[in-house]
Amino acid sequence: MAIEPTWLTRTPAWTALAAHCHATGTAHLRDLFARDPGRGERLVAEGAGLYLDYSKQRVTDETMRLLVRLAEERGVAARRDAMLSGEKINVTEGRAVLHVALRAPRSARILVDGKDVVPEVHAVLDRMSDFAARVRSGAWTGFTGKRIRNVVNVGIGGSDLGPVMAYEALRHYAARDLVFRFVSNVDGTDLAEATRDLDPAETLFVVSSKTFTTLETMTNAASARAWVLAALGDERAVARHFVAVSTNEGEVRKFGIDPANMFGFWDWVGGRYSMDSAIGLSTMIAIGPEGFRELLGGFRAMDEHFRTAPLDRNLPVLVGLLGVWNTDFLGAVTVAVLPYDQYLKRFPAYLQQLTMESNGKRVSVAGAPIADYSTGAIYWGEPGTNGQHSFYQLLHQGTHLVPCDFIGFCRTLNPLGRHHDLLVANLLAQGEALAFGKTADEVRAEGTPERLVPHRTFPGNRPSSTILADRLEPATLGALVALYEHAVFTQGVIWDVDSFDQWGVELGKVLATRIVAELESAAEPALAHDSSTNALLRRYRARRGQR
Ligand SMILES: O=P(O)(O)OC[C@H]1O[C@](O)(CO)[C@@H](O)[C@@H]1O
Repeated sequence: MAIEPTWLTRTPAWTALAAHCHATGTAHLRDLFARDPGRGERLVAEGAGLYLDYSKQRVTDETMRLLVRLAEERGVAARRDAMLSGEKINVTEGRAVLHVALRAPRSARILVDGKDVVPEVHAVLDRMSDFAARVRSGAWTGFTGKRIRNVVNVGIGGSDLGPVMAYEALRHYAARDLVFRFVSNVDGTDLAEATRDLDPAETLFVVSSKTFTTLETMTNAASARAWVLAALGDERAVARHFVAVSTNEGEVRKFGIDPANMFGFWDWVGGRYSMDSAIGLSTMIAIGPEGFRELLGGFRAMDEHFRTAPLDRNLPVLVGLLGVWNTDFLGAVTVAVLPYDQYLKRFPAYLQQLTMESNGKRVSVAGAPIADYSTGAIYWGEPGTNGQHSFYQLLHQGTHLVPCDFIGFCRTLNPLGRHHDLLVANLLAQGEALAFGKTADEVRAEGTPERLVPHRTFPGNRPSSTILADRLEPATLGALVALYEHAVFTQGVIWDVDSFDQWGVELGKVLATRIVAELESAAEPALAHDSSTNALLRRYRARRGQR
């Protein structure tokens, strides 16, 4: 039976937006600002310590009114409330979506299948706090009695990107007498380089995997265990040097980790939404239980804002809607995330999983093909100012439209002469240059030879948002992550996709399992792949040398 497609593009708000885009789409930001001097102070919103300036997006008040109408028509508020109340909105996996419960206060009550999950969340947080405090104080020692000096998180995807991003982002607050490493790639180089200079007797591995079956993580964890045992020579060392973060107690036991050293979470936490669950154990060891609770407080503040602010002043809703506008009406394919803060260097990588694994979908919630609109954009980015000396050329003068999210802070954590003013000057200059450009006449007026005028002209009208916060603190990071989590949710509702499954990663995993057997078989395997895969596989077998 054919499944009814989503007629999103025929809804009144979408149709009105399409007509509005057709009528005003060519308006230049230069003119929009010239005609409307209050624009830069009006097209802004504030919440949970973040200030969002979207006045340099290619929108007018009418665009925003229609986008908000789209959100209303699509039932964003009702879907949000369904998520917050524990409804099973991840329909393809039959699961609730309750990362908000991970930061709910002790007094909250959130039911899943009639059971309040908040007490369990706080029980795990309390156990994590106790463990983190013991590692930090030296009370938790390695098998030989030596103090733990190194913490290695072993995980991949949501079990790595959140922890490594948060560690880098909050490094300023991290214990200076502990070394943190993150191993994710099944490439043995990752583990080898991460452990090369470490003493196994002083090293704690946090094996983080929701399923505890992920090939990369299990392979790395097994090799890490072999590395520890080779040095310490006693199986009992595993209990002092390995802890697990998982939803799968059976697999944790099988691996040999004492469930007493396991920190659980639940199937209603998606991997890419899990950095504030027990998956954040390495973060908590780094910044301490207090710091972790501040981080949760930031998440919670943005959750509250998302739950209560009117749609037209609701930061996640606005960020989500602007993404829909840029993708579906202005035809942008990507979004550049440009943090002007070195501590946020892994933030673009973190956002890639959050956004693209969530909304990189081509069928609707009901399973109908999405034929006449685009869903999740491609996210990428680098910290400013490094990106300026690399790919900004294309942002300013290339043929593609790349909306940018600039992220900056009013106060630096490392005051050093003029550095911070120079950094922020660059952030502001880039947004200004992208929006307003430089006309051919302006270039000529500088005495530029005519043949160089086209090369030195900047078209402008390139949209960006700027997110400004006071200082990068644990709570700021929580608010920032929750902002994007809920923006992704908003877009998923508009596009009618299940933002919480990830079936697209399965096929490659299955094929790899088959190919591993073919690579490892002693006898020449009978190959039944396509001619390209067969030839590559044979070449690899012939040339890999002795193992
Ligand atoms: O935590 P796990 O179960 O090891 O999974 C790791 C990652 O693998 C995925 O399932 C698919 O890449 C991600 O969604 C998840 O974050």
